[in-house]
Amino acid sequence: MKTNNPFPYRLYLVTDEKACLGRDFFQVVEAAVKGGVDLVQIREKELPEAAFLEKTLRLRELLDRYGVPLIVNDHLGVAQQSGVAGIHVGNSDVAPQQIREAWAGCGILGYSLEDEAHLQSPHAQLADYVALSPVFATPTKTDTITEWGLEGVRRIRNLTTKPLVAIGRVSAENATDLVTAGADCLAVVSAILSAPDPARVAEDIRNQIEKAL
Ligand SMILES: Cc1ncc(COP(=O)(O)OP(=O)(O)O)c(N)n1
Ligand SMILES: Cc1nc(C(=O)O)sc1CCOP(=O)(O)O
Ligand SMILES: [Mg+2]
Repeated sequence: MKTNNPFPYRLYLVTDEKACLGRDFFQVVEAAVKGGVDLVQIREKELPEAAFLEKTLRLRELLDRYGVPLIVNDHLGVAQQSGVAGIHVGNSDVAPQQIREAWAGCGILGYSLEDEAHLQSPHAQLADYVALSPVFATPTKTDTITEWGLEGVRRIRNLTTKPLVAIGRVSAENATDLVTAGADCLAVVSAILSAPDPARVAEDIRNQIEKAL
């Protein structure tokens, strides 16, 4: 994609093989991309590092065919070894400052914003996008603090021009409201990966995003 916008992505798929409900992981992700996902994060919390690296390399190869960038969750070493586009970290992970020092090739650095006060922190300032974590509480990730809600999205939108990613129970039911509130990009796990037709749901959410912008 040729654009001057450093973060032009709108629909961000975050993986969790469990959420594919026994279907082939790569086929489900590919269907989602065909439906309109334009950024993918590999997040497989239970995989040991070697298996995570292997899966990352295979997924990158698939996504390269579609020109869709891949982001690695947490693992800086895997990100560096696999030639992916970037990394997403939260407050318990390698700090953004350390990532910038260690990995000159990091194209996209994402950071989870759990508290409004952190918006002015070096962590958030060094990030290419901040994720509102979580926008709505979700059973997919329960070790979260408070939910931002639509009001939180509006508040943070008024405080920063940084790209805002909404994550946590994002679905076709709330996509329009989230974008109208100020989210630039919606990150989704289960609404797409667990859908009977992942391509159709991705397309539906993507269409809503484009209409609401
Ligand atoms: C896009 C996006 N937003 C938030 C998160 C959560 O990251 P983190 O807080 O580090 O938690 P884990 O994903 O590591 O459990 C994310 N991964 N992606
Ligand atoms: C990976 C992740 N991070 C979150 C955060 O709040 O930081 S919520 C989440 C999982 C989102 O899954 P679903 O789309 O199934 O609700
Ligand atoms: Mg993390």
